[in-house]
Amino acid sequence: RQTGTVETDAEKHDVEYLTPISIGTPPQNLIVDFDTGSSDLWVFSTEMAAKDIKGQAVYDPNNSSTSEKLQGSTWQITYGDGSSSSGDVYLDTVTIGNLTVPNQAVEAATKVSDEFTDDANNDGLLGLGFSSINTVQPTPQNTFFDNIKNNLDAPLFTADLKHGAPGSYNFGYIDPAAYVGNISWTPVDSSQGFWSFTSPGYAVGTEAMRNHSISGIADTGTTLLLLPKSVVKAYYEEIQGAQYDSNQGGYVFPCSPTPPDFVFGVSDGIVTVPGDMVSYAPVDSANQDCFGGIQSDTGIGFSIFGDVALKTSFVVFDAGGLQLGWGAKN
Ligand SMILES: CSC[C@H](NC(=O)[C@H](Cc1ccccc1)NC(=O)N1CCOCC1)C(=O)N[C@@H](CC1CCCCC1)[C@@H](O)C(=O)OC(C)C
Repeated sequence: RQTGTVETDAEKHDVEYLTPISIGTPPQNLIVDFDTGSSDLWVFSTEMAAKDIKGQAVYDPNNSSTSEKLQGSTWQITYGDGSSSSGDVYLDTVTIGNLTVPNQAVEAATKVSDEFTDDANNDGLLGLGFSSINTVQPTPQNTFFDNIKNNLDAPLFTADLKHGAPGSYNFGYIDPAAYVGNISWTPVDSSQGFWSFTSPGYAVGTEAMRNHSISGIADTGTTLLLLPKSVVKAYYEEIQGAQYDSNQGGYVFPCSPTPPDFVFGVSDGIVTVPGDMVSYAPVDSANQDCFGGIQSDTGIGFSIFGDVALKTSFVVFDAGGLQLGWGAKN
């Protein structure tokens, strides 16, 4: 049995968190976005048109003595923000930290949408959702975590994302030094392939908790905290000058004073998103108005507890117990 850990770095404004992995023999080093909201491991590759690659590192299966083409297999994925990619599939050795899966399905991109081409620092995605939503056809493939979880001390991984600082993903163990107090556990419904749970209620600032349950997913690949329209409206009503700005595509408010905290329940516990985390980023160089880290989940079908929520906590993704654990950071 084994455990592993790898550092993840916050990009500007914590817009995404990028983590190094290596693929093939000899190892090819790429930096990818670990995404609990999807279940494909795909990377920029030498099979792409040169015009679609702008600074990213690429996987070259022909340069790996351990790559083996999964004949006839293809993949195609479209994400919540409309970005997309597609390609073919190889089996190859993938290493994260000190953990290695010898025959991991590595989805080599042949095409990516402009959003990926324009994100120079991101070489691909490593899905940490449930393998039931892997897009490989004709036979869906397992995620890295699914392939290794039975060799881990415990079938779980943890996300310790930070604000503007390196954090870590751990595999197979819960680091007692990473949190204080007790972890609040809540059951996961994996039927849609996501780490989905229901929060029993929320509060704005210091007011009393409202019994308004919120069902959503813990998604490391989504930047913001996307909640029901009614909750978002109740929150921004408490901020002088807050308004929905159609140009920015969301709620915008004066960067100071610091807005109220947003608190949501997790079974018997609570998670507090500090007001200064809700001021996601200035909308202009004048730094007067800030784009909100809390926005509406309209059109998605469920709420998304993205990085704005996750980086407040030490979060345990427990596939053994099918539960999520939220701990207060140390
Ligand atoms: C409504 S869900 C939107 C979500 N995307 C996001 O949250 C993107 C992530 C990103 C970061 C940097 C550069 C490019 C994109 N950020 C975003 O839309 N932002 C606009 C608002 O300001 C903050 C940044 C999303 O599509 N998440 C994907 C993973 C994501 C990773 C980065 C590349 C693009 C794909 C995934 O988690 C997903 O689709 O989840 C489903 C279940 C909604």
